[in-house]
Amino acid sequence: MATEDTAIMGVFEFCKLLGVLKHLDRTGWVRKGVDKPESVAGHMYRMALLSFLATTDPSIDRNKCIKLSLVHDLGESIVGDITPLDGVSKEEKYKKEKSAIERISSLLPESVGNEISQLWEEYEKGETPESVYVKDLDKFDMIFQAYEYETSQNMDLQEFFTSTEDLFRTDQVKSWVEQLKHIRETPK
Ligand SMILES: Nc1nc2c(ncn2[C@H]2C[C@H](O)[C@@H](COP(=O)(O)O)O2)c(=O)[nH]1
Ligand SMILES: [Mn+2]
Repeated sequence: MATEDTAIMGVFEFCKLLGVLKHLDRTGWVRKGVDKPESVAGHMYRMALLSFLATTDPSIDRNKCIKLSLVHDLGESIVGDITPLDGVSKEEKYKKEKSAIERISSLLPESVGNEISQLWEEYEKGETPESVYVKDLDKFDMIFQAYEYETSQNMDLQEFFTSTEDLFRTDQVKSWVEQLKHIRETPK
């Protein structure tokens, strides 16, 4: 197969994996019996737009946050959406997802593949202001989605608030969390 055809087939394989994420229900909601649970892609979509349009901290590189949001769960297209309740150690989850990210990176031109791997590692390490912020968005998107399901499907999803209690690190997202909890606890 000509080099150009191989490159195009790599893009097509990448497209297929992105298609998996568009229809991969987030396990946490499936476990709780949520009707029509959001997809992993939908989760990353809201995080990316919050990074782009709702981030007010001038010291945060929004473009980097958009990229981190869109890359952080890419590996789930191959390994699935593993929850903290599935009995998979953090080390094992990291190894599985790292292998998946390496596979995904290999489908695309080297410079792009390297960027995906570097972004994923930056998110996992959580040592840069952008990765700390996007990890906050990861948890905030989840509790906001939990609140949306509680109100639209009359459910109790307290465990998602409990499991993220005190894990938020940025002032901006902490203020969002406090406001969300206030709304949630105010009688309708
Ligand atoms: N049932 C629960 N599921 C949870 C909890 N915390 C996270 N999760 C789920 C949400 C996702 O499906 C998955 C991990 O999401 P990432 O975006 O971190 O890959 O785990 C919980 O407290 N209960
Ligand atoms: Mn996530």
